[in-house]
Amino acid sequence: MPSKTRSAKPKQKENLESQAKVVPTKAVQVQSAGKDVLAKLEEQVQSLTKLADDYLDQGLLGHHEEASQMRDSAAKTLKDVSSRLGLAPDHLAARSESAKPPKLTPAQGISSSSRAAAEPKRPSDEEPCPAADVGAVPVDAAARASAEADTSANAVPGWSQPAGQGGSGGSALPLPRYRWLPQAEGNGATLEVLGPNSGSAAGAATSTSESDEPPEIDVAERVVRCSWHQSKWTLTVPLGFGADSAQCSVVRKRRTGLLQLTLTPKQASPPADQEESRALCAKISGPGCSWMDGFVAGAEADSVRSRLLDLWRGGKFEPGEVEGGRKARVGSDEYLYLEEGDPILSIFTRRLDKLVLQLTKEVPSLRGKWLMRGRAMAAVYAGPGSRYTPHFDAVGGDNGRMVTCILYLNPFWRKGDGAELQIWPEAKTLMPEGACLEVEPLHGRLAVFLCDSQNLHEVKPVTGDHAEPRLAISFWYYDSKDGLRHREDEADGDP
Ligand SMILES: O=C(O)CCC(=O)C(=O)O
Ligand SMILES: [Fe+2]
Repeated sequence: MPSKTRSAKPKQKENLESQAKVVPTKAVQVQSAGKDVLAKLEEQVQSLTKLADDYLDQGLLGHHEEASQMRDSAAKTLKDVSSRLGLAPDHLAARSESAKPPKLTPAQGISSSSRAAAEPKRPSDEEPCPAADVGAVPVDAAARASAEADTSANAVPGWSQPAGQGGSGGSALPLPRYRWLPQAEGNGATLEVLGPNSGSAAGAATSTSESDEPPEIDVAERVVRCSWHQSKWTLTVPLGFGADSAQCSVVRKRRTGLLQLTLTPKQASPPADQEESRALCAKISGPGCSWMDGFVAGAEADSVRSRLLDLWRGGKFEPGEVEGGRKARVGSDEYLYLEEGDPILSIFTRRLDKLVLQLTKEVPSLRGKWLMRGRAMAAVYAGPGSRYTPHFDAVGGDNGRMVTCILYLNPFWRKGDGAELQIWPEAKTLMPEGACLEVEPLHGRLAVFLCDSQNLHEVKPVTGDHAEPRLAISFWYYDSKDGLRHREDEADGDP
């Protein structure tokens, strides 16, 4: 069987050759073990990233911070090991960053479906606002040309609604109305405004009445204000960017009295958020309060406001305790603790958590504290006399509250309506003393102050007969370690 012998030899050789191919060298073995280690580290980074995000979603800032630090250290080890093994973890680095908060477009909350049907241009219907009418805002030809869009106010839903028809109080008089037009992100904003006496949003064909009065328009850093002096209305709406007033423009439709404001961001705006939150940290480090305008801006602020109004009109709010009542609340507002998962809150709670996280790094008395966001409380002050008398939000750590953040949602608030937040930073008891600060409850404004046995404050009585109900959402950040200890004490029957 020579042929058999002959054929066996080459086969053996072939086996040996193929074995030689699969036997790994020492270097290959090390590399493969290294890859396993890297995969495990990568997994760790990913799960710590998720954990940190989950904590942030729940407003557990201290826990978030700890998980983030562990994530960062795992990511560093991953980087070190991979560079020692000569494997670049390009794809890993990107994953170690926290997921970004959900971003809503400026158009969110308003339907843009029917805006596509643009009206033919009617130049005679447009007129630049006389300089006296528009304050510092010049009329810009380019903006005029772009004002060809359908301006019939009933064509697109999303016009602001008066709040007054809900519970008690509120205005029976016609209010100005406004809406934000959809805009590409970073491109500024376009606001349409109808004065209190101009063609109604429900019947846009109505021509402007004699009494239609163009407002004075004032573009400040993060706020646009329209004031109708005769009818005494003011509309103040927040912008999510620093506007360049020299670049902003206004076009007025003569037929309906509709104003179209084109609001342009400042060129090379610095990362305002960071700068502003640093300034806020510095301000609240001592006694007192600070605030940020446009914390929630544009159509987002309106969506939050609409949601509160719906809940309020739906009778979901509870009356606040009257003065002398047994419970801690001594106010004549109506309030509602919002559901943790209410999607309307996710528009801005992450932004808020990040701001408060920064406070725990920069405000000396909060440094190293593990803070935790409590449930959001919406409050409505409606009708003359509605108020909340001077109080502290916490006394001697009794309820764990450390920081108060209040978001105001009142586009039609006017000086004279009352309901300002008033703070006495030097007061040590419930008796107001020393200098006092006043915060106007303007739409999109966020007020922040330290609240444990400091910053005595009140909501001044609503004074305007025709004031719109005053809306706000309060958030308290608790010391989570204290919170946990209280919980354990309660479990032991020792509250
Ligand atoms: O809404 C405000 O300005 C303050 C409300 C307040 O002090 C509270 O609810 O404890
Ligand atoms: Fe308070």
